[in-house]
Amino acid sequence: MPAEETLILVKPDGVARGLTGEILRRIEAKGYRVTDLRMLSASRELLAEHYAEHEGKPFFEPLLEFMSSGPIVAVRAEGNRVIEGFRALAGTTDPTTAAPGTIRGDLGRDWGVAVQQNLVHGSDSTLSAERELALWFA
Ligand SMILES: Nc1ncnc2c1ncn2[C@@H]1O[C@H](COP(=O)(O)OP(=O)(O)OP(=O)(O)O)[C@@H](O)[C@H]1O
Repeated sequence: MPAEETLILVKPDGVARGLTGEILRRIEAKGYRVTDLRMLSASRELLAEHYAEHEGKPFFEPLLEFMSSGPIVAVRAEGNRVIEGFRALAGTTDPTTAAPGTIRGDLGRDWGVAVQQNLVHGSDSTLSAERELALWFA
């Protein structure tokens, strides 16, 4: 059976704070394989498509603005149950309450801004992973 794949993003706050290496280290230390990697400034079109499920929510525009505020590192990673495994490594959405030991719990916090700047994104299902990998590694 081919290994499962996921899309991981180091969001602009993670890149700006110089945490890309630490985040990649945690992914690799867990035993997942990084099979592709790119740094890019995402277009509004790409971000709107990526976050289509949030369109209409109050944080949608601030989210797009935040995700456009600097470069993003997109990572293709593989391994058994990597989708679930990376989301466990990332921790819950709100970095203030994310468990210590997770990326968001150890490295993130609330900066008092409109969008939760929580360092990383990870696909949440095999369908999302397929859709998102096609978007970011077109
Ligand atoms: N209530 C909110 N207020 C502010 N920002 C939010 C809120 N909910 C979500 N966000 C932002 O939108 C992103 C996408 O929300 P989602 O609910 O998909 O969270 P997630 O699955 O934990 O994160 P991601 O999809 O980035 O891995 C969050 O990571 C966060 O940056």
